[in-house]
Amino acid sequence: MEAASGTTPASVASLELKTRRAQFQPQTSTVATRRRQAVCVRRAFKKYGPKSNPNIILDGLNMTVPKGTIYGLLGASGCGKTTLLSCIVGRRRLNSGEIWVLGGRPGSKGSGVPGPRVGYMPQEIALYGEFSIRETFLFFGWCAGMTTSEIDERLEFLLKLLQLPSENRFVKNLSGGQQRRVSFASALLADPELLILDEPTVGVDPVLRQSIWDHLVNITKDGNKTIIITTHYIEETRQAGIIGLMRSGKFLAEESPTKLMALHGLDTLEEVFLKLSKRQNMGLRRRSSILSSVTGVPPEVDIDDEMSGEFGDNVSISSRRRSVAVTDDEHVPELPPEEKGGNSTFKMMDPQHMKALIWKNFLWMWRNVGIMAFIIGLPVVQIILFCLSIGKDPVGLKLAIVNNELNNSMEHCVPTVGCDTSRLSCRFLKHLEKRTVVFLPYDTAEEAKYAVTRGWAWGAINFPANYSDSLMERIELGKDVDDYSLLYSDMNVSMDMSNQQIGQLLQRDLLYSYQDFAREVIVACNYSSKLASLPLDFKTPIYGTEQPNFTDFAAPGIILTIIFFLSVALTSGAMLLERNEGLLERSLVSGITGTEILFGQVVTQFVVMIGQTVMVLIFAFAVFKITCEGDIGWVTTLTILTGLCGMCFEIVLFRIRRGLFLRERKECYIHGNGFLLTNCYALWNYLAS
Ligand SMILES: Nc1ncnc2c1ncn2[C@@H]1O[C@H](COP(=O)(O)OP(=O)(O)OP(=O)(O)O)[C@@H](O)[C@H]1O
Repeated sequence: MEAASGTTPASVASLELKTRRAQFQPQTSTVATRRRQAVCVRRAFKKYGPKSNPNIILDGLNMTVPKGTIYGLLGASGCGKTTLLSCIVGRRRLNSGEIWVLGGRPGSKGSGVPGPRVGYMPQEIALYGEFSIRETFLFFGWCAGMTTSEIDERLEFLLKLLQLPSENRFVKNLSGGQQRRVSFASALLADPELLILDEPTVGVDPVLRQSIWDHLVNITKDGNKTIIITTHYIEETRQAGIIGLMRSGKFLAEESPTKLMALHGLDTLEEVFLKLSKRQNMGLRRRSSILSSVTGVPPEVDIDDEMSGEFGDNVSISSRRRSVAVTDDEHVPELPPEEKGGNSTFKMMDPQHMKALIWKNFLWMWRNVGIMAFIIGLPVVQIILFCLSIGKDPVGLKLAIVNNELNNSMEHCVPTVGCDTSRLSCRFLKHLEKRTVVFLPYDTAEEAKYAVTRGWAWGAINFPANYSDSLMERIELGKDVDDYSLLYSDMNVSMDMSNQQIGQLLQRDLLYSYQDFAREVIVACNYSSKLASLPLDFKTPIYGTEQPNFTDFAAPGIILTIIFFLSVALTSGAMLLERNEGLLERSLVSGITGTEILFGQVVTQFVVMIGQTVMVLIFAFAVFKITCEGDIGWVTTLTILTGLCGMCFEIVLFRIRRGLFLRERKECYIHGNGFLLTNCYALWNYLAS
C-alpha cells in the first residue's frame, strides 16, 4: 500500500518530522492570533481523585482550534475527551493550565462562556422526557435569549434537517436515535459561534449521519462558526478540518485528516489508526530514539505507559509504546491577559432565564400530575391519619378498686352493677366511671397493688371500711374533726406513672370526679355553708375547655412537622431531578446560573408548598374541627413560613453536600447525611419541647 502510494519509510519519517516541527515551532503569539482561534488550551493539567492516588486525565495538553473549522476530537474511551470538553465550556476547572474560548476565559465575567455563544450537546440525552419537541426547543431557546417566533422558525428548519417527527411528540416516546437528534438540534438551535458536540452521531443511521455532517460543514463554511466534535466513528471525521488524537492526557497528533493520511500513505483514517496501533504494539522505543537523535530533542518517554481502549466500533488499540514528545512547553506561547468587559452575558438574574425555568418547572409538574397529586396528597393523608388515630383521649383505662365499705363483694364494688349509693365511695366511683375508666375489683390493697405492678391496671384506689362515716364527720366538724376520722376519710390512690400522659390524665380525672362528688355531697346533705370551705375550685378556663383533648394539643406540632419535612423532601427531589442526566450541565452551559436555577426552584416549590399547607389546614380545621382560638390568617402565614424554612434548610444542605461532593465524593454523603440527621434530631427535640 505504501509502495503503491509512492511513500517510503524515509519520506514518511521526514514528512512526520516536518509536521511535528511545524506544529510545535515557537509561534509569535499576539492577541490578534488568539482572537483567530476559537479555542486555545495550554499546558492543561487535570486530575481526579485524592492527592495520594490521583487519576491524571490531562497532562500538559495543548490544543488549538482555529475559528471556522470542524475539530474532530478522537481518543480511546475514557482518555478524557468529555473532561476536556467540560473544561472548555467552563463546567470543570483545570488544576493548572489555561483555556481560552472565543477570546475569553470560560466562566469569567465578559467571556460569554458559558452562555448562548456556545452550543453544547452532552454525551447523555439530557432532555425532559415529559416535554414535546417544541417545548424542549422553547425551553432551550428562551435560555439562549431567543424569542418564541425565532424558535418556531428554527424548529421548522431543524425538524426537516434532522428528519424529526411531529413537534408535538413527547421526547420520552421517541426512539433513542430520535432523542439524540432532538438533543443535537437543541445545541444547534441558537446558532452559536462554538458548537461542542459529544458523540452526536451515536445511534444515527449512515444517511442521516452524512446529512448531519453536511450541515456541520455548511455552517462552518463562512468561517464564523467553529465545531468541536467527539465521535467513535473515525471515518466520519474525514470531513473535519483538524483531528486531535488524544492519549495519556496529551495529543499524539493534531493535524488535518488528509495530511495524516498522506503522511502515512493510507486511504482511510481507520487504516491510519490501525497503523498507529500496530506501531505502538511493535514498540516505538527504537523509533523515538532515532527521532531524538535527528531532532536533538529528547523525547518525553513514558515507557510503562499503556494505552488500551477502543477507537470506535471497528478499531481497537491495545499497545505499549513510548509516547513521543509532541509538546514543548517552552515553545508554547503565553496566552494574553484576560480582557475586561467585552460581550458580557454574565448576569445574576436574567428575566428571560427565570421565565424559561419557572415555565419549565410548572410544565413538568403539569405533565406529572400523578406525582404532584401524591406530593400534595401525602400531607393531607398524614393529617387525616393523625386526626383519626392519634390525639384522642385514651379510653378504657383500668383502675384497681378495693372498697372495704362494701364487704368487698364483686357486684357491690362495681358501681354500674348496682352500688349502694348511700356509700360515699360508691357515689365517688359513679362520678369517676363517667370518665371512661374501667374498674377492676380486688379484695385487698396488696392484690390491687400487685395488679398495678404487673401492668393490669394503671392505678389502685383503696377505700377504708368506714370511709363514708369518717368523711361525713370531717365535713361536719371541719377543723374540729378527730384524727381517726381524718385518717379514715382519705381514699388511697397508688398510680403507675411510667407513662406520663396516661398518669396525668388519670390524675386529672380523679381530681375532677372528686370535685363533682364533693359538690354533690355537700348540696345533698344541705351543707351549703360549707361550699365556701372547699379546698379547691376550678373556675372556667381562660383559654381552652375544661377537658382539653390531646389532638388540639399535638395538632400544631404535627402540622408544622409535616409541612417542614415535606418541604425538605420536595426541594431535595426537585434538586435531584434538576441534576438528572446532564440536564443541569446543559442548562448551565447555555448561560443559566446556579442562582437562577435555585430561585426558579424556590418559586415553584413555594407554590406547591402553599398548596400543601392550605390542604392540610382545611382538613385539620374544617374537616376534623381542630380547635383554633387564634387568627387563621396568622396560623396559615406561620405554617407557610415553616415550609419556607424547610426549603431553605434543604437548599443549604444541598449546597453543602455539593461543596463536599466536589472536594471528596465519599465524605460528602457521610458529612451531609450526618449534618441532616443531627439537625433533624435537634429540630425534632425543639418541636417536641
Ligand atoms: N467526576 C469524576 N470523578 C472521577 N473520575 C472521573 C470523573 N469524570 C470522569 N472521570 C474519569 O476520568 C476518565 C476520563 O473520563 P471522560 O469521561 O473524560 O472520558 P471520555 O474520553 O469522554 O470517554 P468516552 O469516550 O467513553 O466518553 C475516566 O477514567 C473516568 O472514569
